[in-house]
Amino acid sequence: MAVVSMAASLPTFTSRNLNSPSHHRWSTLSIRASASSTCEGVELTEGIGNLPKVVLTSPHGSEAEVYLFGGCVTSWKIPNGKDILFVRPDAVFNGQKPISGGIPHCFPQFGPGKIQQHGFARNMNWTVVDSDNAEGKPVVTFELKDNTYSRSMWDFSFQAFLSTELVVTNTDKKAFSFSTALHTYFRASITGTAVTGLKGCKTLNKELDPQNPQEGTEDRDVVTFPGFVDSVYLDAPNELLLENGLGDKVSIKNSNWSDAVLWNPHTQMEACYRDFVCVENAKINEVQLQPEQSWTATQHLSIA
Ligand SMILES: O=P(O)(O)OC[C@H]1O[C@@H](O)[C@H](O)[C@@H](O)[C@@H]1O
Repeated sequence: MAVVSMAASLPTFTSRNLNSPSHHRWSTLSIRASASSTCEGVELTEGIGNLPKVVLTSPHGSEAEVYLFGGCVTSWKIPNGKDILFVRPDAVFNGQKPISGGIPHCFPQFGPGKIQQHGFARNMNWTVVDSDNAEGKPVVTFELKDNTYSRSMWDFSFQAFLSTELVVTNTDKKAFSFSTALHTYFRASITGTAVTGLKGCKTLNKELDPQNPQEGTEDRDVVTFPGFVDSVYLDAPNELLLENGLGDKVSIKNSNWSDAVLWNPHTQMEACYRDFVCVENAKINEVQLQPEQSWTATQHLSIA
């Protein structure tokens, strides 16, 4: 049996730093017979395309929503009502194709690679298995179990949790390896968008040939997006700063997401490229897990 699970917590998205998380309460709402009971501030409801989603609200005015399909965080509204995340206008909510936007979970492969680009966790239904409100800090946990679909591509048993903390556990009897990413889409005005913190990183530039990226080194203090950008940054620092061109500075902190990816498709997506940027936390070089071993990585977004 394979299990992927994740825990999403609104304080993770709103805390100013890791040591002083905002405290939020969840509102209880039991929705469907199949749903686990949830805490105050956690509402399981129907989203676009009748797909189930969890809405997290805090008394301080922030709100996040997570679709069970793909465990995709599609919205994070800060108290002034601005949504910091972006969902592409061509995103489909039909339970067939991955949702293009928000924070999708790429697992067990970031890609390109042997199986479908970005793995299968983006296009499977996750389940709400738990919610908690310890000391005012609400957490909701989602789980994904293997089925014949995942087994047909990747014949392993595993477990993962997201908070946005992703915990992958090998529950199989044989070792496996994987790569993974949080393929986060941020709302942006691309001409004013800048990412700081990547100077000195080794880069794998996928612009010319995604299958054979060009190796290089980032020499800029501030990366901007005047054209097509698709690059992996190896051994990235545990904090990046995104200025989204809309007046917001987003701090992207992480632990154990060793790498980063910047992507903007430029005119390949004429309809929307001006409105978003992907700044992704990634683990590009494969992690190997022996049976019963786990791997954990966390992402903390806050307005700087
Ligand atoms: O799968 P999506 O959401 O359409 O995103 C595709 C893009 O995802 C990025 O993470 C990759 O670096 C790009 O190479 C790729 O084109």
